[in-house]
Amino acid sequence: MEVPSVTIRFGTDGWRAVIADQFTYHNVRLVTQAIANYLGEAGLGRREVLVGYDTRFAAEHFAQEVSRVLAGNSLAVGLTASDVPTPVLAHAVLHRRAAGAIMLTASHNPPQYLGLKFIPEYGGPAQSDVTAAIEEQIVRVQRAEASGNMVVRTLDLEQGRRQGLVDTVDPRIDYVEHLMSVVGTAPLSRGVEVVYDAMYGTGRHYVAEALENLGVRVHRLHDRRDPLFGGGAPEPTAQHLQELIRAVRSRQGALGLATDGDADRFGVVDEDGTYLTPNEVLAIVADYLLGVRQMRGSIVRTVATTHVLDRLAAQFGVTARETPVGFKHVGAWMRRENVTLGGEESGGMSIAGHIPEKDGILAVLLVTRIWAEGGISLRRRLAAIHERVGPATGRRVDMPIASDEVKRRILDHLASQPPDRWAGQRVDKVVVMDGVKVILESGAWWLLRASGTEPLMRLYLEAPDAGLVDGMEREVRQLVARMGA
Ligand SMILES: O=P(O)(O)OC[C@H]1O[C@H](O)[C@H](O)[C@@H](O)[C@@H]1O
Repeated sequence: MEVPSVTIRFGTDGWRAVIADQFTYHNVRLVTQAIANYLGEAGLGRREVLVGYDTRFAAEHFAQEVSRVLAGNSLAVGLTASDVPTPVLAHAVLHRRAAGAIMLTASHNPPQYLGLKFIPEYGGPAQSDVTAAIEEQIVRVQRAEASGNMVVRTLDLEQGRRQGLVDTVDPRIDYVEHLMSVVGTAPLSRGVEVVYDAMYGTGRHYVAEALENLGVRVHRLHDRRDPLFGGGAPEPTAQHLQELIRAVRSRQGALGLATDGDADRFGVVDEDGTYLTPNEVLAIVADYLLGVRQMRGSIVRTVATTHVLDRLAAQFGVTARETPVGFKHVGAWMRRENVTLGGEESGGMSIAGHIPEKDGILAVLLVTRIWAEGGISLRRRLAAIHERVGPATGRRVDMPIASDEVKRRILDHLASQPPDRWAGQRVDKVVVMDGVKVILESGAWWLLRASGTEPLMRLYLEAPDAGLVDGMEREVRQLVARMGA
């Protein structure tokens, strides 16, 4: 039997590939057939399956193709009326008690990419057991196809509609109603202004209108569909938000907000034009939820995320938890217990009462409320937090290392011979959860891990002062160079 020539991995956050290379109609049909088989075997074949898509090139056509295959397998399909953020589709899965959803998105990747992810019935990122089962089905479908069997069943969309199998759904109203109940519906004081950068993505139908309903004056940037994302990538990092930063500086007194291509990540620029890292934003939101709203659920963060969250948790007497990188691990805790805030360094956040999936729309609305009600800049808020729980300066360095062998060698070395001292300090603890994390006696730490989405190793560092961050980074770079990278 022939071995499938294309490896389709559902690993970190769905399957992502370059359009017309591996992301083809053919492969999307195969993957959808595999998901239909999975749903059948999981006993979920009688419930509706939702299909949504972001603003990427041809995403709506791929979504139609997905719908044709689902209908061909006699599954009831709810195809969204227009492009939709990932968190909105995740909410719709819960709200409509669907069997799950298929989302066509490559999130913040460059324009040549598209992707497909499956959102299970619990309305959050698929856990490894689900993605493993789908990957197994993909291999089966590929093998059957290689042996000449017709494995993919499709139905014409119009025929599907006539048969009542395919419906158009608009999840917007239910989501917005729910979102406002979490963020708070009380109008903000007059004169609050923000600049919102939709990054040509799906957030453009949601954020500005929700803010306007709270009485905020919104200046919009890039709020139309552009599958080329203006020549960049829809990733809300400082590098990609330069126009937003300039717009905030020129306006004096407005806050800058952004969401990524499928609006599950956030970006925030303070009123003076300073970009705040997601770690800083998470600290501000955690402090507000614990301090002002007096929420008492745990704080969950990934191993790469700021420890300021742990210190805030300790101050307010709630549990802090650490997970591997990936919001699926945070989401798993949100389904298990009352979590005040779940967050990750790459720009993911959700809170108690909301979906177990990261939501950039929620994040930027909450930050606007915190900023407007507090009446001080976000940086001053952060400085006050640091005064209470101790200062922290963080940095992430992406090191292009393609070879899996080299990555493994470096991490194996660190795990098997952990250092006793680093940057002149005693090593207090080594955590081997996702990569290797070294925590020093002062509480400063660094983590080196292999990215699950790019051919990189990521180094994350945090210390009370920038000098120590520099010192730790220098020694890690020396080690990496010694290990042949
Ligand atoms: O493994 P990395 O490349 O660091 O990527 C990690 C990120 O991947 C995806 O975007 C997931 O949705 C995030 O939850 C995760 O933080």
